[in-house]
Formats: sequence, C-alpha cells, structure tokens
Amino acid sequence: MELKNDLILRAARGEKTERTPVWLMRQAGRILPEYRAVRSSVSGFIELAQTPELAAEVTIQPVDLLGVDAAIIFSDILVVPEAMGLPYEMVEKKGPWFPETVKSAADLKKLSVADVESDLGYVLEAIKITKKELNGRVPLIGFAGAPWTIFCYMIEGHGSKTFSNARKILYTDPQMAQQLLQMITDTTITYLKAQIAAGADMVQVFDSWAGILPDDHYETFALSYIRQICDAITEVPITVFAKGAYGARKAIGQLNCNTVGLDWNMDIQESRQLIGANKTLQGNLDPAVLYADFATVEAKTKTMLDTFGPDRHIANLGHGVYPDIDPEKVKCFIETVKSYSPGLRK
Ligand SMILES: Cc1c2[nH]c(c1CCC(=O)O)Cc1[nH]c(c(CCC(=O)O)c1C)Cc1[nH]c(c(CCC(=O)O)c1C)Cc1[nH]c(c(C)c1CCC(=O)O)C2
Repeated sequence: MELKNDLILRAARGEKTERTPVWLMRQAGRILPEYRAVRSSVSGFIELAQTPELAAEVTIQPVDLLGVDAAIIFSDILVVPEAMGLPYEMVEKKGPWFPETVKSAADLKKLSVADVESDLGYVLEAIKITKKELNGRVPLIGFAGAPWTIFCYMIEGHGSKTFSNARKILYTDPQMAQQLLQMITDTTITYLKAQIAAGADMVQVFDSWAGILPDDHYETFALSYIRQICDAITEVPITVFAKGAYGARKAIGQLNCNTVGLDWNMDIQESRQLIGANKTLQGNLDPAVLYADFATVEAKTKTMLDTFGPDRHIANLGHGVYPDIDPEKVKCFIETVKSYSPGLRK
C-alpha cells in the first residue's frame, strides 16, 4: 500500500523533505489517558501486548491523538528473552521481573534461538492489523532491544543502575557472554526480518544500557552484535539508538545503518562530526523539557531544529517520553517541529 506520509522514510534515506519528520520514543502507552483506558480493560501490560487487536489500537492512538509522523508497534524489548525461554513479568510501578535468570553456561542449555513465527506470532499479527488499520497514513516502526541491553535483563533479572551482575560476567566468563549474545543476535535478526515481512516500514534497535560499558567492552560485547544486525537488515531503513555511547559514536557512524539516535547529552554538532555526513540523526530534546511551560518547549524545540539543520534529521526526544508528561506539551513539541521546520529550508 502506498504511504500518504513517508517523510520519515525519506529522511532516513537522506532524501530532502518538505519539513522535519517527528515522533517520540515510547509514544505508545504511558502518557495517554486513552491508553490507560484500554490497559485497564485487561489484566496488565503482557496481556495487552499479546492481544493483537488491542496492541494495534494503542499503536495507532498517538497517530490520531498527537499527530506523529510514524507509529511504533506496541510491544516490549523483553519479548525476545521470553521467546528464547526466559519469561518475564511486569510488576506494577516496578517494571520487568524475570523469575529465572541466566547464572552460568549450564543455563544456556535451557535457552534456544527463538522460533519467531510461533513464539512471537502475536507481535507479527499486531503489525499486520496495525498496517491494515493505518491504511497508509504513516509508516510503522518495528523494533528490538540491542543484544547487550537484552543480555543485561537476562542476567540481572530486573532493572538496575549498574547492571553489575551483567558486567561481572564480561570479566568472569566472557565466553558464556559471547555465546548468549550470539543467541540473542540470531533471534533478533530473524525477529526483525519477520516484523518487516509482516509490514514494518523501518526498524529501530534500542541499546538503552550502552552507556554503562567502557569503550573496549562496548565494541566487543555490544557493537559487534549490532553490526551483525545492521549488516543483515537490508530490506528497510534501520536506526541504532545507543544511549550514552559517547565513545562509540565514530564507530556507530561506520555501521550499515541509516539513522543514529542521539540522547540529550550528546552534543549535536560534535555528534555530526563524529558520525559523519551520510547518516540521518534522530533526537534529541531533553525529555524533561516537556515539564516546562509551552513557551519554553517551543523555544527549546526551535533551538534543537536550528542546530540539526533541515537535512538528515528526524525530530524526537533524547530518550523515551516520561510517563507523567502532559500530552498537551507533547503536542506542542510536535506542532513546533511541523510549523517551524519548513522555514529552515531556504
Ligand atoms: C529498556 C526498555 C524496555 N522496553 C523498551 C526499552 C527500550 C527503550 C527505553 O530505553 O526506554 C522499549 C519499549 N517498551 C514499550 C514500547 C512500546 C512502544 C512505545 O511506547 O514506544 C517500547 C519501544 C512498551 C512498554 N514497556 C513497559 C510499559 C509499561 C508497562 C505497563 O503499562 O504496565 C510499556 C507501555 C514496561 C517496561 N519495559 C522495560 C522497562 C524498563 C519497563 C518498566 C518501566 C517503563 O514503563 O518504561 C524495558
């Protein structure tokens, strides 16, 4: 089906666009009362994510209610460990919890590279329904966690400031780490390809815990696997968002990806220098700016747009939108991008 709005795809490919496209990481769920209404009709996040009709509904809500230029499929990065044999729970107000974790090489025997069609069929079905219901209005983004970030949760079993158990393994049993990272990578490649076959128009890899690794470990235990993913995904544009990976920006610029996500601490001009001219950059407004008054949101958004310039930019926040942000502030951010960015193209 022909897309009526393909701004984000054209920007990702480095083509000129009439204005800068805009969407928000974690736009599906969290901030919208309409999401919470759907969410309260089921037992919890996991049931919602596993019910394709409802997942499609909340995927489309931000397109209708906020006016973003792309939808992102409602799911989670943690569906991958589950499909590999390590199920998760979502504990209210606390986040993900894995009853079992990977402790030693022996535990790897209980895991396998996922059979994506059967183990993650519900996500693929949600993508198909979403594509049909979007009816070409905007592109649909598929996603997965980067192997290192998924590894963090499989070892640690829950969120952490340091993920010290996950980082410990890199020193005590690097071979086991490499084995598990490769299994995650193989699963992720098949999973992203299946999302694309089901209808995803572009894909993003979230390396949310990139910033906790020293540079040499980031190359060995994170980037080398992201590189495999980028080399394998040739069908649609791919975005790599490695939060906090300051020292890796030059290497990330060498990846076979179209777009690189910047967090809000990454200086835009310095990042452009390091990453190079032939990548599209995505980001990077401080998510906390959306707590400010409307005039400040507008001013900060304009400054960001001025600094990125008109070409090769997809406007976004520097990380996911915080749950307690007023949707009206999100709309202000989106509307500012839409009305201000055409003027940059003289
Ligand atoms: C690290 C990570 C996770 N999940 C994700 C990441 C990478 C991006 C990032 O760094 O924020 C990615 C994710 N999670 C979710 C999406 C869906 C689409 C979207 O909203 O953009 C996406 C893209 C839904 C979700 N994932 C989760 C919820 C809330 C659960 C609920 O509704 O009860 C949603 C809507 C739960 C989740 N899932 C995860 C955590 C730490 C938590 C708890 C805290 C939180 O809410 O963010 C793991």
